[in-house]
Amino acid sequence: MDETTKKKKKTAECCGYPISIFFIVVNEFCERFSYYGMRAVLVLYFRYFLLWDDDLATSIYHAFVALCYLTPILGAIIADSWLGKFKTIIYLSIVYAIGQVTMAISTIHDITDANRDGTPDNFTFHIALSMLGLILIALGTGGIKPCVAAFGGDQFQEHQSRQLNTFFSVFYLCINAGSLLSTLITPVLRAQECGIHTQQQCYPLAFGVPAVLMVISLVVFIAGSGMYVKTDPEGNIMWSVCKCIGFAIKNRFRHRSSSYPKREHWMDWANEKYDKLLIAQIKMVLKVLFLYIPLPMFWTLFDQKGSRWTLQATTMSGDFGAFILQPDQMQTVNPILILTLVPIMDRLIFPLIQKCGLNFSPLKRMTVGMLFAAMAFVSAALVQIEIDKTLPNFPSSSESQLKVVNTYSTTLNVTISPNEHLLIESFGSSADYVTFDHQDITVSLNTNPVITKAFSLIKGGRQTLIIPSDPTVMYLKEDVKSKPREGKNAIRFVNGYTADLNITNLDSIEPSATTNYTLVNQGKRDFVLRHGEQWCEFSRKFGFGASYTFLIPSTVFSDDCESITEVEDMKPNSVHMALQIPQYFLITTGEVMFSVTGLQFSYSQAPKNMKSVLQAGWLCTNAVGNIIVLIVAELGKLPKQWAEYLLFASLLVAVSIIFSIMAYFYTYIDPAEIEAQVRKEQGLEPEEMEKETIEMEEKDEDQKNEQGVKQTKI
Ligand SMILES: CC(C)C[C@H](NC(=O)[C@@H](N)CC(C)C)C(=O)O
Repeated sequence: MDETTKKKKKTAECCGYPISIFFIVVNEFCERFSYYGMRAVLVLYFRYFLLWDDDLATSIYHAFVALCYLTPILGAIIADSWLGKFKTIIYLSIVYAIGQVTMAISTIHDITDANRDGTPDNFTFHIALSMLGLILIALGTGGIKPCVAAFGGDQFQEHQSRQLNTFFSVFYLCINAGSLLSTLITPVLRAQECGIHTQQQCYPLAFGVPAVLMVISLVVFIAGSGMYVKTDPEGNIMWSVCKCIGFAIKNRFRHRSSSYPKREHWMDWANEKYDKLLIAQIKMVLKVLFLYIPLPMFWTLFDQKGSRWTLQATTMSGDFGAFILQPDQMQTVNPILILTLVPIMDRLIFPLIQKCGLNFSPLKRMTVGMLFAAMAFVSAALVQIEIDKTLPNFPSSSESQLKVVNTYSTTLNVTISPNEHLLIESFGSSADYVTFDHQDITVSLNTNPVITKAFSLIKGGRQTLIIPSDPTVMYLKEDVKSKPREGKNAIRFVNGYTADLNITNLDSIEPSATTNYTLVNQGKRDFVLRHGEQWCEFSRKFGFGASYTFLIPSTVFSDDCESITEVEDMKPNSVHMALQIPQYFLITTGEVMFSVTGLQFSYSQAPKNMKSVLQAGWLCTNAVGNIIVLIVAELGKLPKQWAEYLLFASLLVAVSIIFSIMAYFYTYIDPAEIEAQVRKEQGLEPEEMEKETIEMEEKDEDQKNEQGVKQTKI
């Protein structure tokens, strides 16, 4: 069908649904697979392929995500003003697929690995290529996002309003099915080894599969081509909207004297120059955009699943018996719950509420969704309070903490000035850290002769005083002062053996020295200790988030590693990750009520020619929410994490009250009906009217030049 045709064609139907939406939901599934699959391994690619530090990797990642939710505006303007949704989706999907392919190519280390050592030789090449890829992806994914949902909505005829609502739910299910599958699959692909010259983690496969899915998404969308209802853009609508609003403001200002009668709406001040239909459409859009102002707060809480909640999970135990859940895998609970909750809400809860005679309108649903998100944060705060009870007492910024480890041959009486006395047996340690509010200390050992040494402790730090076999060379070693990242365990070894030792995956340690911390995953780990021909094997089962110092005695080889002692610097996590399920359940219930409804609402309240624009406005609330998270993270946190959770919950409750008041004054509209009414008032047939709108636009500039702005006194 020609895009210039403005009438909807009768579409082929199956069970009351247009067949064309099948292609749209499959397209969305593949696209979301592609997007979330790539996102799942992106930070690891930055960190371990490009070798960026944690901060740079996280910042670029968040900047990319924010860009993905800002580009919808661009896509919507292109679609509604220039190309139409169909062509915009095709062109921007091509850009998107090129971006994904570029990204996948940038991860092939062999391209620049001339010396074949497994790492790229020209990082600039890989960084430039991946940044180009990410920009194209952000442009593509963000650009098509408002168009696909709106284009799906366009496929329905007026009598299919019930099916239209179901479509948005199915659409949301596809988003989450695609993202769930890809977040499970791409990390597995990344963990494979591949390469031409050397075998490395297989990033090309982890990024390549999302690229293939994006190509499939495009092919599926094109395959449905002949069946779509395609609505044409009506000239440069965004430009007309801006000019019309500008004129209304200017004209209102010119007629600010009280001698001019008031008008019903400030946009009515554009009546002198602009078409009534355009003004009516702008009023509809502005009304909805005004309602969106408080909404970013929901996303501010929602998007902390990926940051604060994942960090919270790193201080919890993920041992579910039959399987082990890593802290970041906990996030998959959200799409899993979406897949179950959307049908339950749609088929059971909402119809039940309706049967009870309650009017659960879209804006009421969104308010309740916000309250659920607030409750999720209260639940997160309660979990945090439980976790805090089990966390070590870390030093404040003005305090220093010290522990003593004795690898001397006998028990020692250790005096730390002025009045700390510790009795520490051989190959043992002080029971816990001693906290000091000053940094300079003097340590005396009851050896013969007495050994005394002065030390300066690190402010805000945790350290261990290692007393080796020769106590005169006792020294301080810095300890971890927060839970090890990703729920891993931090371990180190003190060599009490008389010669150098080699330990699996660690550098060789000199006698009396202590290794730096190494991070090990949960589960049973084996270490082989070696000196020349002698060796022994040492096994240890680890939980989540603990820290240990292993003391190796001089008898290590004669007793087959049995005599290695363990000092627990930090206890393993004991609060179970299952306690996060209620907060995930609450936030996901909130998401179904808020986000799925918001998607439908944005479509249903938008005039025909501004559907993508309003979808983009809706997505922008998400971008602003993400920016608020970044600002809050920069401004620093409250001293207690649970207090920060409660603060966010209270803010969202306050915002939801404001939103409910705004919603109370909002009257739902049927844009098509209003448009028809305006046309009728103007005595125009629909098509004549549209023609006139375009003509008016074309004449607009000439009129301005020829006769200036018409000054009508009302
Ligand atoms: C509506 C959106 C701003 C985001 C939407 N996300 C979801 O549906 C999440 N439940 C997915 C999950 C994997 C984070 C999207 O379109 O991606």
